[in-house]
This record gives sequence, C-alpha cells and structure tokens, in this order.
Amino acid sequence: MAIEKSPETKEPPAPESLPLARFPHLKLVFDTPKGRGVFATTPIPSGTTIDISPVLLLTPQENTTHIEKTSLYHYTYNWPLPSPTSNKPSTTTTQAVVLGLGSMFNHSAAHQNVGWTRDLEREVVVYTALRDVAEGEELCISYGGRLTFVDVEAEAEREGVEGPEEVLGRIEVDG
Ligand SMILES: C[S@@+](CC[C@H](N)C(=O)[O-])C[C@H]1O[C@@H](n2cnc3c(N)ncnc32)[C@H](O)[C@@H]1O
Repeated sequence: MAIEKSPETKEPPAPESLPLARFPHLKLVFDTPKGRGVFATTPIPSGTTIDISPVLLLTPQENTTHIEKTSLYHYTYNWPLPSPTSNKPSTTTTQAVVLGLGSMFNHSAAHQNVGWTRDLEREVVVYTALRDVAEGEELCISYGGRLTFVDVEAEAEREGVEGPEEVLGRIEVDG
C-alpha cells in the first residue's frame, strides 16, 4: 500500500497554469517619434496590471550567432540564465524575446509610467502602472541605461525643442 503524506506535509502542486491579465483600454499608435507605441484610451489607476507577456528564452549561443544580427535584437530583455544545478537564478544572463504587448512599450527615462518584473519561474514579464495614467498618455517603461538607439526624448531635451504649450503661448502673445 502506498503511504500518503498527511495534508499538513503535502507540498503544493506545481502550478499548471497562470491566469493572464491585460488592461483592455489601450491602443497601438503607429506613427510616434519612437515608432509604434501603446497609449491609454481611458485613465488607468496606479497598480493596475497592464499586461502579462510570456517570453521565449534564447540560449546565449542562439543570441550571439543569430538574434544579435537581426532586428529582433531590439526586442529582447536580459534574463538570468536558469541554472541546471540549482533552483537559484544564475548570475549569467541570456536574452528573452517578449511575446505580445510587452514588446511594444517604448522607453522613457523621465516619464516612465509602467514598471515591469520578470517572473523567472513562469517565464513571463508582468507590467504594472507605476502611477495613475491619464487618458491619451503613452505607456512607457525604462529599458535601463544602455540603449541601442538614440533616445528621442533625451535628444529633444538636449536641443531645447519646445513643447506644444510653449508654441501655443507664443502664438497668442504675438497675435
Ligand atoms: C521594443 S521596441 C518598441 C516598439 C517599437 N517602437 C516598434 O515600433 O516596434 C524598441 C524600439 O523602439 C524604439 N524606441 C523605443 N523607445 C525609444 C525612445 N525613447 N527613443 C527613440 N526610439 C525608441 C527603438 O527603435 C527601439 O529599438
């Protein structure tokens, strides 16, 4: 007869599924200065889960031999390489392709309104509103400090480009 563990000592069953969540009132805008971007079509309260995006883990070799040479390189996230010998994530990183909406969030250093966390066990990225987001705002994350492109926001700040309000103000004064 098989010996059953008592309910107290039973280990929790391995999760077989993960409920997904996506904030429904979003739109993809095609012609922003950053390319395509995700915008809110209603206000989003702080703490709302914006999306849970599964990832495709690449091996470091796949990345260096193939992906780094393609445009997909601009859509990958650093990801701790799962360790074959321990449950702890290793300190070596590989790259992960984010499947779904996560790959459409643009970068903003100064105006990021969405935070993201890696769920290493389930291999998903969870995106959450960092603050209340107004209707019409673009949803932006931080890509970190090492960018592979020229940040249009930083560029605009360096060149002292005027915002729409400043231009309107000048037109009124002159008129
Ligand atoms: C993960 S994709 C984001 C979606 C992308 N805009 C698109 O149309 O597919 C990353 C790319 O978006 C663009 N991008 C994101 N944030 C940007 C920024 N702050 N300034 C300029 N380009 C940006 C860059 O071309 C970058 O390689």
